[in-house]
Order: sequence, then C-alpha cells, then structure tokens
Amino acid sequence: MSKKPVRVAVTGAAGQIGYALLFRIASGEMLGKDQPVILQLLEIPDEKAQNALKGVIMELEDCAFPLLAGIEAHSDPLQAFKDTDYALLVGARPRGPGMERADLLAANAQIFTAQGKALNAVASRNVKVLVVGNPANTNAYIAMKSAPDLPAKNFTAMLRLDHNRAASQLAAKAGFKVGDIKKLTVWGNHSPTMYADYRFATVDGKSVKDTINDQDWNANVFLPTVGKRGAAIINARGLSSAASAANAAIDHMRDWALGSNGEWVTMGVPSNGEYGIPAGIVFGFPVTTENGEYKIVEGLAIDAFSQECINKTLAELQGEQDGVKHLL
Ligand SMILES: NC(=O)C1=CN([C@@H]2O[C@H](COP(=O)(O)OP(=O)(O)OC[C@H]3O[C@@H](n4cnc5c(N)ncnc54)[C@H](O)[C@@H]3O)[C@@H](O)[C@H]2O)C=CC1
Ligand SMILES: O=C([O-])CC(=O)C(=O)O
Repeated sequence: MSKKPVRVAVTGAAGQIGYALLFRIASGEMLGKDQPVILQLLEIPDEKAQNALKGVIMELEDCAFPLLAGIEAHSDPLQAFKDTDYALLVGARPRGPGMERADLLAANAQIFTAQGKALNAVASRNVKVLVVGNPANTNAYIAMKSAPDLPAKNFTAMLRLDHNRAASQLAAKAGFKVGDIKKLTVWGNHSPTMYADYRFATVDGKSVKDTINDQDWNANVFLPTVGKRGAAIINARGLSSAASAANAAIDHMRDWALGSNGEWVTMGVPSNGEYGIPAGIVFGFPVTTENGEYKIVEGLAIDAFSQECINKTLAELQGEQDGVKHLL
C-alpha cells in the first residue's frame, strides 16, 4: 500500500537554493523513493518573485514526478506552513562579496520571528524545521524562541555543508574516498569560527588524524579553508553557494527523517548543556539519528586546542544572540 503524502514547506522557493532543492525533494531523494510529498512553497508577496515561483512550479509539473502529490504556491507563511511535517527555511537575503554572514542578521532576523510564529500557529506539532537562511544558527534560535508551543528540539540549523566540505578536504589531502570517512564533525556556528574536528574520524577503522599527522596543516590550512569556503565560492561565482547548499539540506533532512545508521552527522541543534554549551544555543554538534530523532554524541574528550576553538565559536554565537534579544 502506498504511503500517505507528507507536507514539505520550502521558503525562498524561487531563489537559487530553491531551484537546486525542490526537484530533488520531489524525486524522493530527501524522504525516500516510496514517500509521496506535497510541496508548500513560500515566496515574498512581490510580483516578480511570485511569477518566478510560477515558472518553477511549471517545471516541477513538467518533470511528472510520480511522488509529487501536490504543489501549492503561497505568499503568507500561515498558509505555507499549514499542517507541514517538514519546513526548510531557505528564504532570506544572501551575502555578497566582503560581507560576513552575521552582517545579514539585521536584514534577515525579522523573517524568522514571523516564520517561527507562523509555524507555532499552524504547523504539525512534530514539524522538523531546518534553517538554511543566514546566519543560520541564530535564525534557527530566533524561530525556535518565536514558537514556544513547539518542542525546541524540532528547530535545527544547517551545518551539513561545512561537514561535507570538511570531508572533501580531508579526502583530497590524504587520498581517502570521501564516503569512507566516519566520525567527522563540525562544532559551533556556521561561520568562519566553526571548528571542523577530525580527531575522532576514521577511514576503514584507521585514525584520520594519525594518518595525516600534521597539526600545522590542521590549524593553518584545513580550518581556514573549510571556514572560508563560502566566501571563496562567492568570490569565484559572484553568488553564494547554491547546489552544494541544497545538497546539504537534502542530506540533513534525509538523515534526520530516515536515520544515519549509526553514523555521525553534523546538525546545528539547541544545546541541552552538552560540552558546556549553554542550554538553548543552536550549536553544531556530532549527532546520530534514528526513528526521526537526533541524539548528540556525548562523552568525547575535548583537548586544549579544541576547547579554544569551541570557546571562540560559542562567544560569537552568544554575541549574535545578544544582538537579537529585542526581537524575542
Ligand atoms: N546554512 C548554509 O550552509 C547556507 C546558507 N545560505 C543562505 O541561504 C539563503 C538563501 O540563499 P539563496 O537561495 O542563494 O538566495 P536567493 O536570493 O537566490 O533566494 C532567496 C529567496 O528567498 C526569498 N525570500 C526572501 N525573504 C523571504 C521571506 N520572508 N519568505 C519567503 N521567501 C523569502 C527571495 O524572494 C528569494 O527568491 C541566504 O541567506 C544564504 O546566505 C546559502 C548557502 C549555504
Ligand atoms: O557563504 C555564504 O554566504 C553562503 C553560505 O553560507 C555558504 O556557502 O556556506
């Protein structure tokens, strides 16, 4: 018997990431090849954006995806989020050359108070929310705080692109196959302060750290490369990453919904005090996922270098959080 369709809301649906994301959701890459989906798409109430959204919907129709059980176009989050089981909050202003993601806070923060309130009012009580719009951790925090009737754990931020970037850099450095790297994580904020940590990573059971054995490369090449990869892409393309961001969003939601089979993945999730991160801060952690729930990997040793990196990214997040107090 075929499964009942689930409702997937995507904001910023006519933007760059939306264009790389929707077709993959509709083809079953996110929630499984047996799971029908109804897409509930949100764009701003602006003629150009709504027209662009119409064009994207025409293309979705023209793909004749067997799993696509319905498509709705909206300009009001209260309609777009009605009964939604999954919400991918992509719609927000991207940065341009010379900006940091935190510079977007003033432009984007209000989007996430309004959308958090709308989710609170009309979404499924089990909705799984992924915030992609930057600065993603703080926007997820804002949405979570604006939705007091929904469980805080349902609000997550995207650190998966950083995780995937880190895996790719390690594979290139040591000649690993990227898919063979296990137990990698990225701690903290989706910003250059993130701490990509391969101390626990293995390939075929062998330590990645011991194989590479180069702390100078870790501190002075690997971390800055992963941390500043978004800016490098903006400099090269003139636009921020889109296909790789959409891919990471698919990875994040797929693993959350369908399970990571015991493997570690990185998600930005509200802390419950793990590793000394104050409760409520949306922080990149290693997690495993099963039965639609994520669980932070606990008990990992944090050495002095790692603690310094974690303190730095935490301090940045606390600064961002202070800056949005007035909105909450
Ligand atoms: N967390 C991550 O790893 C990454 C995050 N991003 C962020 O994702 C966001 C979207 O990026 P792009 O798709 O490249 O931008 P874009 O400018 O191409 O598309 C954004 C779309 O969102 C729409 N939008 C704006 N406000 C909205 C609202 N209140 N409700 C619904 N839609 C709204 C716009 O009309 C536009 O069509 C940016 O903030 C970008 O910085 C991008 C890459 C990676
Ligand atoms: O760098 C940006 O502004 C877009 C982004 O978040 C990324 O590519 O990681």
